[in-house]
Amino acid sequence: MIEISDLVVTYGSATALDHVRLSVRRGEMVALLGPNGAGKSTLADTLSGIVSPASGTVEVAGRLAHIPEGRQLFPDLTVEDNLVLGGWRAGARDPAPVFEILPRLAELRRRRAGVLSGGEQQMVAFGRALMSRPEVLVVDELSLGLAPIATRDLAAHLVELNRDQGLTVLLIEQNARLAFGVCERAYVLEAGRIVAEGPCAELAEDPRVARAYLGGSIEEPRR
Ligand SMILES: Nc1ncnc2c1ncn2[C@@H]1O[C@H](COP(=O)(O)OP(=O)(O)OP(=O)(O)O)[C@@H](O)[C@H]1O
Repeated sequence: MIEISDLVVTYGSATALDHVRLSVRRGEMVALLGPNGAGKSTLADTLSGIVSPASGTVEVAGRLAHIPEGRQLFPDLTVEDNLVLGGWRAGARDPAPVFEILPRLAELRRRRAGVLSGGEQQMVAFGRALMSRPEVLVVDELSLGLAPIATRDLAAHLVELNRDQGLTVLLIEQNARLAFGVCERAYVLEAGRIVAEGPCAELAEDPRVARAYLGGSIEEPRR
């Protein structure tokens, strides 16, 4: 569904992605982990065509939707109008199917997106992405700024869509526990390069991955 080969992306003289190779098969849920500045959002932006590669290839086999980092809603528009805009390119105007999946959005439909809580805004961003009836969904930091319960709730919706509708998912996360809990495979991106990849169960056992992303033996700061 996603096939990235030898991808190089630069911003001026800085290399954000350095010969990255990543693939996601139809129906898979795959995680992309990495620290701040690793290039994760750049990879998501390249998949959705916002950023152009300097070299390499990016192939997406079906309709792709992208939940961008920080949601990027239209704060002065209602929830419903944000959703309708999400369906615009696909010619989908009726948010009813999205309300069926995310009933809370029906209750919030008349509210301005800008006044919602972080969790509610992330749900709107999720619903807006679903409006385009995607076959593959790229989620950039589902858990960003959300309480654990809101994160779990949205992750459960993702799992359900994957299981019941075969939605292919690339989940970009800092929260490795969440990512490993819901994905089968993961890639680890550091400083623009893939430094580890494999089944989540195996990666979780890798001492370096555990230390960096699961809080393994990292020393807690003391006061
Ligand atoms: N538009 C831009 N112009 C210049 N440099 C950029 C631009 N966007 C990103 N970068 C740089 O590219 C590198 C990768 O950034 P990116 O946002 O892709 O990382 P990330 O892994 O998503 O980080 P985070 O987890 O902090 O969001 C960083 O060094 C960043 O400063």
